[in-house]
Amino acid sequence: MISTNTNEPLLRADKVSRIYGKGSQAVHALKGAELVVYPGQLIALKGRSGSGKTTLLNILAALDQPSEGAVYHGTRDTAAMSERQRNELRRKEVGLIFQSFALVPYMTAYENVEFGLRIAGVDSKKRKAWAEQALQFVGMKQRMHHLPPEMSGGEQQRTAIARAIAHKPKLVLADEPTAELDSKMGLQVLKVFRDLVEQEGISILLTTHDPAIMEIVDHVYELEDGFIVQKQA
Ligand SMILES: Nc1ncnc2c1ncn2[C@@H]1O[C@H](COP(=O)(O)OP(=O)(O)OP(=O)(O)O)[C@@H](O)[C@H]1O
Repeated sequence: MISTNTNEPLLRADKVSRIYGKGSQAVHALKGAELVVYPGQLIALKGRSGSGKTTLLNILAALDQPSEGAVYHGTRDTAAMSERQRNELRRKEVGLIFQSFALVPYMTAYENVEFGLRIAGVDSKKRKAWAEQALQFVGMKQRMHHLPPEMSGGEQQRTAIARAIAHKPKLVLADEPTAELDSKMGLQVLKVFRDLVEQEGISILLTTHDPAIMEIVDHVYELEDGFIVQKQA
C-alpha cells in the first residue's frame, strides 16, 4: 500500500554515539544524541565548541558512522547501506555546505555549480538550466561568470548554496554556514535558507554559534557534551 502520510521523518538520529580513539585516549564525542528532521523544516543545531556538532553532522551526512545507534534517511538505515549507496545518497539526495565554501577557485560560479551537477549524475541536457535556476535563486545569476577570488564571502557562500541545491535534494546539511561572514552577509545567506524552505520545501539542518539564526529557524536542538539537552520550537 502506498503511504499517504507526508509527515514521515526525512532524517532521524536514534541514540547516536561516537567514540574517537581507544582505551584511555578515547573521546566520547556523542553520547546518545537524538534528533528528527521533517520535510520543509529549517533546524539549527547549536552548542559550544567541542560539543559534537560537526561529528553529528558528518554522521547525518553518512560521511562517518556512529559507534552506537543509527541514522535513518527516510526508512533507510545508513549502516545497512553499502559504501557505494552512501556515496549515491550524499551526491544525489543531500546537499552539503561547509563553513569554508569549498568552491573550486579556478572555476566560475556557474562552472562550480555545473560541476556539482555532473558529480550528482544529472543529465547533460538538464545541467545548464538547473545550474542557472539555482544561481538565480541565490541571487548570483548576474555574477555567475566570476571566479570565487573575485567574489565577496557572502557571494561565495551563496554560490556554495547554489551548488548544494542545484540537483534538487530534499535535505541540506550545513556546517557553520555563516561563520566566515559578517552579520549583513550572514543575514543574506539566512534569507536564502528561509526562502528555500518556504518556496522549495527543502529541509535544512545547520550547525551554528550565531544567535541571529535562532530567530528564523523552526526548531533548535542544543548539544551539550555529546547529548541533545534541549529542543525548543
Ligand atoms: N578525529 C577526531 N579524533 C579525536 N577526537 C575528535 C576528532 N574529531 C573531533 N574530536 C573531538 O570530539 C569532540 C567533538 O568535536 P566536534 O568537532 O564534533 O565539536 P563541534 O561542536 O563541532 O566543535 P566546533 O564548534 O569547535 O567546531 C571534541 O572533544 C573534539 O576534540
